[in-house]
Amino acid sequence: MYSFIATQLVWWTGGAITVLSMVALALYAFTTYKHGYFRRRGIKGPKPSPFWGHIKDLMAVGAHEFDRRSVKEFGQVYGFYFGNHPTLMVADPDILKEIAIKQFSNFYNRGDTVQIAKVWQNSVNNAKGIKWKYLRAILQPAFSSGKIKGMRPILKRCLDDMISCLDSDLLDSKEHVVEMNDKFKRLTMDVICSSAFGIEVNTQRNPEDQFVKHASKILGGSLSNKVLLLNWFFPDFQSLIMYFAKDFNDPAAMEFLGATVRKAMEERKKSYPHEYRDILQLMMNTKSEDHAIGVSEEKSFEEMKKGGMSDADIIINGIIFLAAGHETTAALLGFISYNLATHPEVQERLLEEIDEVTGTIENSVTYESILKMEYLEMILQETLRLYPPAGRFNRQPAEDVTIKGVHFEKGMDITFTTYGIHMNPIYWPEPEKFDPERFSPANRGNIYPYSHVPFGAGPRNCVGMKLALAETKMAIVRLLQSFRLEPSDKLTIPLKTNNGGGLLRPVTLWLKLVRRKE
Ligand code: HEM
Repeated sequence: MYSFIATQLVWWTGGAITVLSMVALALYAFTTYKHGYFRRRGIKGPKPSPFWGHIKDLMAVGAHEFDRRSVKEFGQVYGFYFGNHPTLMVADPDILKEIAIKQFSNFYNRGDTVQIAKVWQNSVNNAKGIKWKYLRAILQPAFSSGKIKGMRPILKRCLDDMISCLDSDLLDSKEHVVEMNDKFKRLTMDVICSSAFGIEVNTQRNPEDQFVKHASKILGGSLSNKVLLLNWFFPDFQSLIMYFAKDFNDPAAMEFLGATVRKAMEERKKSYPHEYRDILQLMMNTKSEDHAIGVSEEKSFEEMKKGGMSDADIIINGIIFLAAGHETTAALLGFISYNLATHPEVQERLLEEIDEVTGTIENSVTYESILKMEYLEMILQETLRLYPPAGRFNRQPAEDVTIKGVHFEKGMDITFTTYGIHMNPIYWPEPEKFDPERFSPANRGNIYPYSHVPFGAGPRNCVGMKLALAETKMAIVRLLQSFRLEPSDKLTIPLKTNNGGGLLRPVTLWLKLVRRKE
C-alpha cells in the first residue's frame, strides 16, 4: 500500500515538475521572441531583462533618468520594452516635428501600451480617430485664454486659501519651514476640482475630503498594478485579460466620483440660467438633446456634434483632467520654487519684475499682469526644460512610413522622450545647469526647433497647457508677493525626485518662507 502511494507521489511530482518546466520554457521562449522585436529590425537599445523588459529599470531609476542614459548610449532612436510590449523611443526633434506636425494625419492616435476599459476610451487622452477629433474640438475652447481669464475667481479663491494656510502653518513653526510639495498638490487639486467638476473640495483646509480620497484611488495607477503588468507581460492577450479584469480602477471610487459629479450637474440644470463658466459647464453645454448617448466610434463627427457628450463621457473626461492636470502642475510649482530658493539672484530679479508690474500690493495678480512678466516666463520655460513633469508622450502610425531612415510600422507604439531631448547637450549645452537666459528674447531664436517640448507638440499637444501656465504663474507671483523662498536645513540639494508612473516630482520640498511684509 505504502509503496503504491510512494510510486504515485513520485509520478505526480515528476509530472508536475515536467509540466512546470515546460510552461517556464514556453514563457521564456515567448519573452525571448518578443524581446527580439527591435533586434530583428536592426534597432539598438538597452538589454531587456527576461519577462520584465525594462520595467525593473524604470522602477530603479525612473523613466526620465533611464531615457537620458539610453539616448546617451544608443542615440536618438532606440527600442524599449514595457514587459513584452515593444515601444520605439524617439529623441530626435526633426522626427518629432515630422510625426507630431507635418505628418499628423498619419499619427494622430496614441499608441496602446495597454488595453483599457471601454469607458476610458471616451476620454480625450485615450480616444482614437474621429472620436478624438470631436472631443478635442469641443474641449479645446474650454482652455482658451478667454476662458482661463474667466477662471480668475476660482484661482483667486484657491490662492487666497493657500496663503492663509501657509500663514497659519508658519505661526506653528519656529523655523518658518514648510513642506511645499504637499501644499502645491492641495492647491492644484482645489483648482482642478472647481474648474473641471464644479466642486469646491478645499483640500487645503480639509485634507479628509471624500471626493479627493476617492479620486486618489483612481489616480494612483502604478507599476505595481497587477492588471497593468499582465497587460504588459502578455501583450497578445490584452483583450482576454481585460475581459476578466474589466478595469484597473477601484469600482467603488468610480461610483462615488460619478455620483458626486452627477449631483453637481443636476443642481446646475435646476438653477438654469446661471453664471457657471468652467470646464464642466462647457462639457454640459454640448448636449443638444435630453437623451444624449454620448461619443462612440460608430458615430460620425456630425452625429456626435448633434448629440453631445453623455454624463458618463463628462465624468470620465473630468477624471482625465484631474489625472493629467493636478500632479503635473503641482510638480512644476515645486520645481520652480526649488530653483528660486536655490538661486537667490534669480528670485531677486523676479521680485523686482513682480513689484514693477503689480505694484507692491499683495493679492493684486491678474491674468493680464502675468502676461507682462517676461523674466517669469524665462524661469518657467527653463524649469520645464530641466524638470519636465511629463517625461514621455506617444503616437501610433495609421500606415507604414519611413522618416529620416527610420521605418515606422502601422500600429507600432512610438514614444517621445521629453527628458531625453531636454538633456541632450547637442541642443542644450551644459544641460544640467539652471539658466533662464536660454529663453531670453535675445537667445530664444537660437533654440533648435522642437528641442523644448514639455507639453508635447502639434494638434494633440497638452490641451490644458494654458491653464497650467496661468495657474503656475499666478501661484508663484502670489507666493512671492507674500514670502521670500529660502532653502531650509531639511531641503535636499540637489533635489531628490520621484519618477513613479512617469511623472517627475520632488520627493519632498522643505523650504523656509520669510514674510515680505508682516
Ligand atoms: C505642468 C503641467 C502639465 C504638463 C507638463 C503637461 C504635459 C502634457 C503632455 C506632455 C501631454 C502629451 C502631449 C502630446 O501627446 O503631444 C499632455 C496631454 C494632455 N494634458 Fe497635460 N500637462 C500639464 C497640465 C495639464 C492640465 C492642467 C490639464 C487639464 C486640466 C491637462 C490635460 C491634458 C490632456 C487632457 C491631455 C491629452 C490631450 C489629447 O490627447 O488630446 N494637462 N499633457
